[in-house]
Amino acid sequence: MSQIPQFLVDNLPTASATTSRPHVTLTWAQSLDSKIAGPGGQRVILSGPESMLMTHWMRSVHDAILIGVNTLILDNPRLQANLLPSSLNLPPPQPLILDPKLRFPITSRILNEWNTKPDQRGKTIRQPWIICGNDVPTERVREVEAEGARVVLVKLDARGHIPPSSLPTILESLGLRSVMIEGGSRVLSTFLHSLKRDDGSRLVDSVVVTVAPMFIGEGIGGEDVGLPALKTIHTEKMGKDAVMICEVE
Ligand SMILES: NC(=O)c1ccc[n+]([C@@H]2O[C@H](COP(=O)([O-])OP(=O)(O)OC[C@H]3O[C@@H](n4cnc5c(N)ncnc54)[C@H](O)[C@@H]3O)[C@@H](O)[C@H]2O)c1
Ligand SMILES: Nc1nc(=O)c(N)c(NC[C@H](O)[C@H](O)[C@H](O)COP(=O)(O)O)[nH]1
Repeated sequence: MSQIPQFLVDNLPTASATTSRPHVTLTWAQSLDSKIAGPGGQRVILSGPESMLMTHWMRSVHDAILIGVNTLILDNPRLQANLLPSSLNLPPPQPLILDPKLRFPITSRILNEWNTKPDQRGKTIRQPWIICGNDVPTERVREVEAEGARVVLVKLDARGHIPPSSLPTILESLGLRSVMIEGGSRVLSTFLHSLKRDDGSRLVDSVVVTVAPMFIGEGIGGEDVGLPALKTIHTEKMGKDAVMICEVE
């Protein structure tokens, strides 16, 4: 797959997004028993090679890729698009971490690679940007910034979360036109339960789910209630997996 899969171009309208109206995509990979990770949050490889490559194409068409701090701690991901042909010189997405209390581990791979591979900056690595509560002590903010990350302070909601409804405004202030929210379970859940942006318009534009033909059993996911109805826009078979693109109704 040396080109972006056509079904993404046709059904994921990120190219027309603007900073004043950023496109929000929620995406995850799940098992047939609706799990996204194993016991204790252990990472499970659900996607086959074809759908994993598709995920990296999706990363490349969004300005930013966002995860919750637990996923950062548990998976220590790279959040790059390094499965794509390097000859295409596609810019990597901007990593954003939702981290209300600024627990960000300074040993994390995204920061370590930013600090140790300056020749890769702008080609495959971007500075990690951490979105945290405006009540985090200044010393802690300075400590994390001194290690090389950018810290963005925002007002938290009553649950101590970054309010999902305010994410588009945060993206606009950062000059980002689109975001791919890749998990984990709690972040996906709060975004699916929050239907509107602060301006009253729809919050989530696209939901892209990879369904892998396997069972995880004990694990993370599959217990949420009160989720909104989805409308299927497109389903694509990718290797062993099915990839569904939906809209929130
Ligand atoms: N299969 C997949 O596609 C996939 C993708 C990503 C993560 N995962 C898995 O998900 C698991 C982690 O999920 P999780 O639920 O423990 O953590 P998470 O990654 O969803 O992070 C949750 C934390 O984010 C913070 N947060 C800030 N704003 C928030 C908001 N609006 N809503 C919710 N949380 C907010 C809170 O501090 C919260 O504790 C890991 O096991 C990881 O492997 C799977
Ligand atoms: N599409 C997808 N298929 C999977 O089978 C799986 N386990 C994830 N999980 C997503 C989660 O965000 C991981 O943390 C990153 O996928 C880590 O991968 P990278 O180091 O960034 O390539 N995502």
